Order: sequence, then structure tokens, then C-alpha cells
Amino acid sequence: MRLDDLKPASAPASISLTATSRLPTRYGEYVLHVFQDHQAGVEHIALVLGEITNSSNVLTRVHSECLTGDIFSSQRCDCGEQLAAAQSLIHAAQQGVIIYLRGHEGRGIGITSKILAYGLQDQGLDTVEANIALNLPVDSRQYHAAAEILKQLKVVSIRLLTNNPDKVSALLSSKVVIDSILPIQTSPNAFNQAYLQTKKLKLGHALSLC
Ligand SMILES: Nc1nc2c(ncn2[C@@H]2O[C@H](COP(=O)(O)OP(=O)(O)OP(=O)(O)O)[C@@H](O)[C@H]2O)c(=O)[nH]1
Ligand SMILES: [Zn+2]
Repeated sequence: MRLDDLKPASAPASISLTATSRLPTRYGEYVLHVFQDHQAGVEHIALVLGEITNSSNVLTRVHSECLTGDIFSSQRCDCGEQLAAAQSLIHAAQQGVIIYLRGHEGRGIGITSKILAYGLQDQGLDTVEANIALNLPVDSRQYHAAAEILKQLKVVSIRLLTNNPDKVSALLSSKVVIDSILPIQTSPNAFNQAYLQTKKLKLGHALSLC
């Protein structure tokens, strides 16, 4: 796929493809596209394996940026493990896409506030209470950029890897066609057990925990 192939005349100017390259990874040889989100002022990533243009049922992970989990292997959350699991599943299927959404750090509150929230969680608040104590929204993420990227990649419909019902609703309201939803389970550890329990109980995530 070339840059020109990805620019339908009808695409809103708010998201545009700015660069593309091969990206060999431990999980296969992907193609990485950078999309500039002019409205949010961030650059999102689409990591594509195999041919997804005009394809249905494409295995898809829409992943919110988590610096601590994705880069530093933090055990306070399950993000890093989920990202690796998604890449591994896509590798096994030999087709799929990971849309890595920037500006989503801390469910939208940013890295400074997330780390402040971690401090409050260390004093006994849960992940939801900590955001509220900082006078910040519990979850301010939006997904229309992901929908627009899927449209520009000409993906017809997806198999979405997620446990988050709000993500499903948001993508559906942005006109993404979801064929099925696949849970993305990770192994809880001593540091993220309470966090996962809160995601399940307060945020409605489809997690099977004991
Ligand atoms: N504010 C805040 N954000 C967190 C915390 N732990 C992880 N995050 C952020 O939460 C986002 C990921 O959201 P999750 O709820 O883990 O998962 P999800 O993407 O909504 O749902 P899945 O598709 O099932 O993974 C990332 O942006 C993380 O930075 C926390 O304790 N507080
Ligand atoms: Zn995380």
C-alpha cells in the first residue's frame, strides 16, 4: 500500500497519513503507518500485518497509549501484556491491525495526572476514585480517530480485541462495523489484581477474575 492509496477524497481533514514504513518485530513483519490527528495534535500509529485493504473480519486491537505499561513493563496495569497478546494473536492469524492511540494516556488525563493518581492509589483509593479525587474525568477517551484510521485503511469490518464495553459502543457509534468481540485476558499479578477488579466492577470490563 502506498501513501496515495490511503487518501479517499471524502476523508475529513482531521486525520491524515504522514508516513509509512516496514517494521519487522518479534511478532512478524508489520507495516507501520503514522497518522496525524490535527484536532487532538497527536500522532497515532496503525501497525498492520498482512493485507487488510477491503477486508472483512480483520483482527483489530484499538490500544490506548500507556507509557508505564507498554514501554516500562509496569505491573500496575495490564496494558503491556494486552499489547503483546494482540501482536501475538495477529501474528498467528497472519493478518490484523493495531491502532495505537496517542493522547489516551491515563484514560485521557495524561501522564502527570496518571502518576498523581497512582500516588493516591498507593494511599488506598481505587483507579476510579483517584481520578475523581483529582477533579478529573474517570475516562475521557474518544475513538473517532480509530474509526477514521480504519476507514482510511479501507477495512470493511473488524474482530475487536477488547474487554471494554464503552470502547465497543464508541466504535459502533463512529460507524465501525464489528463482526465479533474477542476478550483479551491477561494473567493478574500481585500489583494489578485490585485494579483489574475495579475495572470489572466499576467500569464493566468483561474480565474473568477469581
Ligand atoms: N487514570 C488512570 N489510567 C490508567 C490507570 N491504569 C491504566 N490506565 C490507563 O488506562 C488506559 C488503558 O485502559 P484500560 O482500562 O486498561 O483498557 P481499555 O483499553 O479501556 O480496555 P481493553 O480494550 O479491554 O484493554 C491506558 O491509557 C492507561 O494509561 C490508572 O490507574 N489510572
Ligand atoms: Zn497501562
